[in-house]
Amino acid sequence: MLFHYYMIKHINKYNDKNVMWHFYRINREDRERLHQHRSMILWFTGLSGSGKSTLASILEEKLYCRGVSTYSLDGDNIRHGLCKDLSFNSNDRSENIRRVGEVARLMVDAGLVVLVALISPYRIDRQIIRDMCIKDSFLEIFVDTPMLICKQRDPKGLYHQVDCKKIKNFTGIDSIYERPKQPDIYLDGRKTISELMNQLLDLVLVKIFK
Ligand SMILES: Nc1ncnc2c1ncn2[C@@H]1O[C@H](COP(=O)(O)OS(=O)(=O)O)[C@@H](OP(=O)(O)O)[C@H]1O
Ligand SMILES: Nc1ncnc2c1ncn2[C@@H]1O[C@H](COP(=O)(O)OP(=O)(O)O)[C@@H](O)[C@H]1O
Repeated sequence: MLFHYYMIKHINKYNDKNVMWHFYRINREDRERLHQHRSMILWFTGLSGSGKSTLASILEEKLYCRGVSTYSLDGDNIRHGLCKDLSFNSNDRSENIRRVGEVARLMVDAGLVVLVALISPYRIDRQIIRDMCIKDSFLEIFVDTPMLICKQRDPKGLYHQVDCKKIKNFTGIDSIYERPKQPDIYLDGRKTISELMNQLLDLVLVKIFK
């Protein structure tokens, strides 16, 4: 009860609209018990073409087959709806990450393992999401693929368009990508997909079923 009162005071201190937080009877821990695994964000970051979506999608399938309740939030897809008003300038990229981070946090509260695949180029934006999550419920997964390889893959022809000067502000070319200094999981994007999956799956399963 005291904790409840403290939380209301604490939250209201930061609320400028006189809106009070309402605590519900069922919380994240209850939902985690129901799902029989921990809920968390698996945040894939890396250049365009580094392999974020591919790895997130295969990982999600493997988790699903093991009975894990998942959802994926992919930059390309989210920019068709929730973030379709946003461009690729730095403010809009930060807003994109903020929105996706908030949605992912709600999904974690709902008891899910949320796979996020966003370039998320700025360290500060990724740190803000980490800070708003409870301990151990945010894993930053850095897909470190050299630009040259990303350019060779170029599955959507975007790097080609950059070369033709048809796209500006492209990450890693004329828009900055800040490499994670201490990612929770480091993936060397030069390895094969199956090598990376072997590395990734074991690490993630340990966290989810801890
Ligand atoms: N200028 C520019 N820079 C980078 N990427 C671009 C750009 N324009 C379009 N695209 C396509 O948008 C996808 C990246 O969207 P994100 O929401 O992940 O970007 S960000 O996190 O807001 O930086 C990215 O998807 P991925 O290739 O899957 O990373 C591209 O397909
Ligand atoms: N480790 C890898 N080795 C070889 N090809 C890969 C690897 N990871 C991804 N790819 C391929 O590279 C391309 C870009 O991958 P994608 O997952 O779309 O990257 P991102 O989501 O980071 O833009 C796809 O055609 C995918 O099949």
